[in-house]
Amino acid sequence: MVRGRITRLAVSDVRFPTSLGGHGSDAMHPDPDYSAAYVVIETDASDGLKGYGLTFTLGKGTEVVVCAVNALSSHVVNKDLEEIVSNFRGFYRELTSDGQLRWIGPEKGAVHLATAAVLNAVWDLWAKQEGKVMYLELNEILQNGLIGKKEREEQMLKHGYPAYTTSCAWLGYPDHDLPLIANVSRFKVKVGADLQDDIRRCRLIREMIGPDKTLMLDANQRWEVKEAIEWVTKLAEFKPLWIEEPTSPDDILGHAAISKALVPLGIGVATGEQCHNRVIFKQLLQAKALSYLQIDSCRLGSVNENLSVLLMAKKFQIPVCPHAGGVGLCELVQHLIIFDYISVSGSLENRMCEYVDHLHEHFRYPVVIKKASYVPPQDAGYSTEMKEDSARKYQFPQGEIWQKLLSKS
Ligand SMILES: C[C@H](O)[C@@H](O)[C@@H](O)[C@H](O)C(=O)O
Ligand SMILES: [Mg+2]
Repeated sequence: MVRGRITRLAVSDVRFPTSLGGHGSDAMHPDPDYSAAYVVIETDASDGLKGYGLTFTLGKGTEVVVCAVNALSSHVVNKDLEEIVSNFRGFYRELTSDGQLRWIGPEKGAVHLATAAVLNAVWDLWAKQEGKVMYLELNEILQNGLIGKKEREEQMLKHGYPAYTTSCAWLGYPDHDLPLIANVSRFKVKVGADLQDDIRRCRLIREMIGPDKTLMLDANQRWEVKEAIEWVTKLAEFKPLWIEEPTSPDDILGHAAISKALVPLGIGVATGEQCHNRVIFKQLLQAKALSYLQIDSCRLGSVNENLSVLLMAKKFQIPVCPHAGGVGLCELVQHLIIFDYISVSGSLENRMCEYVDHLHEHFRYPVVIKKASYVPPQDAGYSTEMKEDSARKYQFPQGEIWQKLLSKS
């Protein structure tokens, strides 16, 4: 039973100093501090349950998203949860169509990241009140009676959802530090800053993993369209499955041109982590601009908008391979992709979910990876909750970790 009126929405700026270890670095973001605008909502219900939500940021600018969350909070505080979930579509539109706030979006940029953080908290609270794990809650919502659903659910519980890792080759890692994770057979390598360096690193990694394992490349938007085609052609000998974010995430026709040019080389285009809303995804799909679609649990407007993208991907028969990593992205997106398998796509062909081995220790219900697969989560909610101690210590700038770091600089 859904219950309670939302009485409080608190948001904090939590930053982890990952740039100190080069974690998360790529051709365009050499020194990210993985961070989150972290939202906690409370109700007046006697159960004491809270909803936790976040969106992922890279350090500076988290304060902007925090402001945007505060600007949205008047749409949330004092609402009955029942009122929200009984017309979730209306509530989503209320948040994204505020007649003044939409000017600084609409449905993109800081204000949309803020929408994701707020809605992620609402979904977490709702699932907790129902005592359900998010992906099972979603299955129930989409009562479509697909044949084989039960078997797929059992298969997930037994074998998990296949993962790939990016932690093996952040751009800022020295060669001798490239950690290969046992059992993993799919790896992603950052490229795009220097061609000779890319050739050397790709060769090294291909030699380490052997000819049969899957290798993906990620340029984080570094190139122009022509440059992307030329550069990737020179890396084709390493047999990458895809090139991710070859150019600006807004350049739909550019992605289409790159996709077309790379077909003879057997390399697909993947994108989505900075695709700011479902409309761009729709156009990418219509323009045949991508072969792998990468949803992001914290950039799109939470579960609501991700659902529409999963359904579009199904219609266009494009495999969804979510972006994860960052802070909490693995924790959240596992629900969406396991749900996708059980109730939407029904297939694991050409599908895998990114896994990045950082910061899970700060979450109360961290992801569990076994034999290179995501083990379906078991706890009620959306796995969004950070450990209180972590959220406090890493709060920027007053938390003790930042006080220490800032006093040294
Ligand atoms: C700055 C970040 O670490 C990105 O490099 C990262 O999200 C990346 O694009 C990825 O695909 O995991
Ligand atoms: Mg990427």
